[in-house]
Amino acid sequence: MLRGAAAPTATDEQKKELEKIELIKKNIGLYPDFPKAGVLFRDTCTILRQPNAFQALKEVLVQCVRVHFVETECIGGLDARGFLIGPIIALELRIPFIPIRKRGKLPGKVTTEEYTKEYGKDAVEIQDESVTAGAKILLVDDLLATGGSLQASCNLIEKCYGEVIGCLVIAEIENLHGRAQIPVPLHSIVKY
Ligand SMILES: O=P(O)(O)OC[C@H]1O[C@H](OP(=O)(O)OP(=O)(O)O)[C@H](O)[C@@H]1O
Ligand SMILES: Nc1ncnc2[nH]cnc12
Ligand SMILES: [Mg+2]
Repeated sequence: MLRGAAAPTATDEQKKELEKIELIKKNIGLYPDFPKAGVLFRDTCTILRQPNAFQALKEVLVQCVRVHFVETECIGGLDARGFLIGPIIALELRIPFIPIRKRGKLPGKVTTEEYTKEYGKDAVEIQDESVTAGAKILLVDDLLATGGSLQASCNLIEKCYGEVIGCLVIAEIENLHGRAQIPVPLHSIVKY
């Protein structure tokens, strides 16, 4: 440290974190009535157009895992938008990434779980061989709305004898109460 330079305080760190979160929030696109009337679509993909915002997102997510989910052994990510963040977190932490895909996309022996989300029905699948029994898995996705997608993914991991230790999302739509469906601690970066 340079003579005379003040040591960074916790407040400096917190300020930086808040600035990053503001930058992330500013870069989430809002599209009314998509994909159907009455839904305000929060487009997290728009963050990827701005490298500074994407960098901030990566740093905030990785820090969140290091602070709140220290025991994480692998990252499970949801098709499709969870794939944008899961692998970069996993790579930074040098741990495996496991894809949870929409029905019919994964080869080999798979386990399936059906669910309902904010604007329709769907099903997710996981390759059985990708989950080691007892593995401590953190699930990541871009957004929590009704919680159907993440809840189904928690069930999938359980069916394959993995242990979901938590869920991490970029954004949470609080008035849809998705958090109540999730049986593990959930952390969101931006709240609406
Ligand atoms: O909390 P929920 O009500 O389940 O909704 C949240 C999910 O909905 C969106 O995915 P979607 O399956 O629509 O599309 P994607 O393939 O673009 O990720 C979003 O990316 C979350 O995965
Ligand atoms: N309002 C919303 N915006 C973006 N993705 C979603 N997935 C479910 N609801 C959504
Ligand atoms: Mg999705």
